[in-house]
Amino acid sequence: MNYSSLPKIDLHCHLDGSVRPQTIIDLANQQNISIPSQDINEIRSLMIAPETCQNLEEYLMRFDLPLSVMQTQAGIERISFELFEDAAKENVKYFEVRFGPQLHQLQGLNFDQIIGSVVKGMQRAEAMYDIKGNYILSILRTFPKDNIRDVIDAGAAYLNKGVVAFDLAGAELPGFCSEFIPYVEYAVEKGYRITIHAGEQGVGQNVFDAVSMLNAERVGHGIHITGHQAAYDLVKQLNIGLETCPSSNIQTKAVDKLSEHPLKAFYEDALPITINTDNRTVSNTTMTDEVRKVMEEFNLSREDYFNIYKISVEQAFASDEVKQHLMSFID
Ligand SMILES: O=c1[nH]cnc2c1ncn2[C@H]1C[C@H](O)[C@@H](CO)O1
Ligand SMILES: [Zn+2]
Repeated sequence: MNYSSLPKIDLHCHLDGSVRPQTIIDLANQQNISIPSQDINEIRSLMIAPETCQNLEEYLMRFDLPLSVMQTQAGIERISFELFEDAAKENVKYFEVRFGPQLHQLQGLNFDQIIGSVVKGMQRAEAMYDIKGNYILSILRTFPKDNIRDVIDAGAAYLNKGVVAFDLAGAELPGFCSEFIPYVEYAVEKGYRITIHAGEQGVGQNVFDAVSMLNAERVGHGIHITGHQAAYDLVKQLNIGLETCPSSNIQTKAVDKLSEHPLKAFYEDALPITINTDNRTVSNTTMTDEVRKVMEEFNLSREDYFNIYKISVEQAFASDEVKQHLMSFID
């Protein structure tokens, strides 16, 4: 099977976890930011989360270096363009990228400048390559909540012009959802679609809460519904998209090894699973790698692959026109 030439859809990828190592070096030099090395291999190895990571918190420490060079409009725009370019070159036809606007304010950028820059980079790539995309705004669960509405307001100007959805990311504590109900309601009022990281590190109850309290249409990871029947049943009944990210789940110890990932069992039970990268640099992966690993580990056929591709089309926060375009790639 030629995995590289398969048409692909990635619905769960973080911008700051997917920066080219060379770009970190270039931007650091341009911006006079001191970095631990000028050697691309050293920078790459500092960015990749090791297999020995103990948990999600340790994984999340890998984001400090890329974020240090993502504080200017030009830097953010370049990184957004390059990520869409990298994805287009491996036949990703539709790409939803997420990022946390709150993480890009260290040099005084406002949310409009930050969100405008990622959208501009994406649109530049869309004009050059056969790829369509949208951005998801991620709020960090561990951050102060006083500027969440400002992020939502700034992003609202870009809704359906490059921004489509709202997400909660970062460390996952049991019971986090209830604190975010008013913010998610505000985002929904403005017209955002909702996806929530849940059931990655945390308990299955978080998935139940994300769907029942926050009206999540999709969940990031969601793997811990395996131990929680009510969450499992709710996901199945409401056809909640499960954004699985296999390599990331192994690094964060959400699963011990790929063969223990529940995605195949979910697929066989007709749960709407999608396959995604999470963080291309931090997880040292691509969509081609994720698809290859999953298909080989679980003996999936080409027909299975296109079934999952179709689920991704259904679950995408894309316009009907883009969805029709994506369906044309199925052979
Ligand atoms: O897999 C993840 N789970 C929870 N949070 C994550 C994951 N990958 C990245 N993040 C966080 C760290 C980033 O700085 C932030 C915004 O992209 O989202
Ligand atoms: Zn994620």
